Amino acid sequence: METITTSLDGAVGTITVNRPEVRNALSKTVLGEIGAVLDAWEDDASVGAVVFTGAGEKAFVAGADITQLAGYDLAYGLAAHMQKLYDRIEDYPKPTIAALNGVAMGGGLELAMSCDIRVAAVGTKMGLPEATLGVLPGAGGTQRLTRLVGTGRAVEMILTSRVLTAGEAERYGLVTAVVPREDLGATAAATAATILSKGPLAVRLGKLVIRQGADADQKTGLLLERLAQTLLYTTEDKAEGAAAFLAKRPAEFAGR
Ligand SMILES: CCCCCCCCCCCCC[C@H](O)CC(=O)SCCNC(=O)CCNC(=O)[C@H](O)C(C)(C)COP(=O)(O)OP(=O)(O)OC[C@H]1O[C@@H](n2cnc3c(N)ncnc32)[C@H](O)[C@@H]1OP(=O)(O)O
Repeated sequence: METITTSLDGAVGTITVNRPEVRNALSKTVLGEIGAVLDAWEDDASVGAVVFTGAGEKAFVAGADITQLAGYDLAYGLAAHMQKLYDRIEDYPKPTIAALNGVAMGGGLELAMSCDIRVAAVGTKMGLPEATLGVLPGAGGTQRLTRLVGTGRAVEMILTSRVLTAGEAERYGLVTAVVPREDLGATAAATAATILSKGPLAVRLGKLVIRQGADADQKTGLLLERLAQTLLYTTEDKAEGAAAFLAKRPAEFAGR
């Protein structure tokens, strides 16, 4: 694997996004490699749960790789790839836990929200800053954030690109625990082990019933998000948003 590493500790498998030089930004290669591991582990009875985390201490995942925006097709391709992977993680037949070791932004927070449970290290931050780039969260964030924190807080976060501290995220219910960095891995593993000690059928059905029930109208919302994104990814503002980030300057949006 070029961009991720994996490890197994008993029945708990861990996938680590390993591009610390770009704050673990998600390229098509990362998405493909995560999908391949999920394929292998889905039918492996020795793997009972999956933990996602990031390499290094600065970032869990900084979002989609903004440099991979050469053109609409590539960007849209990355979007479709990411959307399919996150929908898959949400419906994965084994418990999934995001261990936020560092900042989780955009598609990185969307990855974490596709997991069943999120735990964060003290000092981590998280948000959906896509509007700063001239676009919207396009990998489920508009729907999953709303279901986790409520419409009012989700609208404020997405329209202002506000970044939450770990404490705020816990108060919002976006993460279930904030622990010292040195305890993060053990906390995620212990949570997974506790779940795996329960009735396997109850766990498998419970995860699906709770999430599908809560998300009954999520499919419509995801369709609306993707329609909006399709529009936004053809705009000059999208190109300006990416160019401004890479040039480390404020974007000058034209509104078209
Ligand atoms: C118009 C843009 C559209 C974006 C992507 C489109 C893809 C197709 C759609 C996919 C589906 C939607 C997915 C999702 O909804 C959309 C996104 O995820 S968009 C990206 C959202 N994320 C961000 O905007 C975060 C950007 N990064 C930061 O704010 C900061 O880097 C940080 C994460 C807060 C960390 O800050 P620092 O620790 O100070 O580190 P630096 O800023 O100095 O960065 C170090 C180094 O890493 C590079 N880098 C960081 N983030 C990204 C990234 N997301 N993509 C590519 N590269 C990234 C940064 O440029 C630095 O590089 P260097 O200057 O050292 O060469």
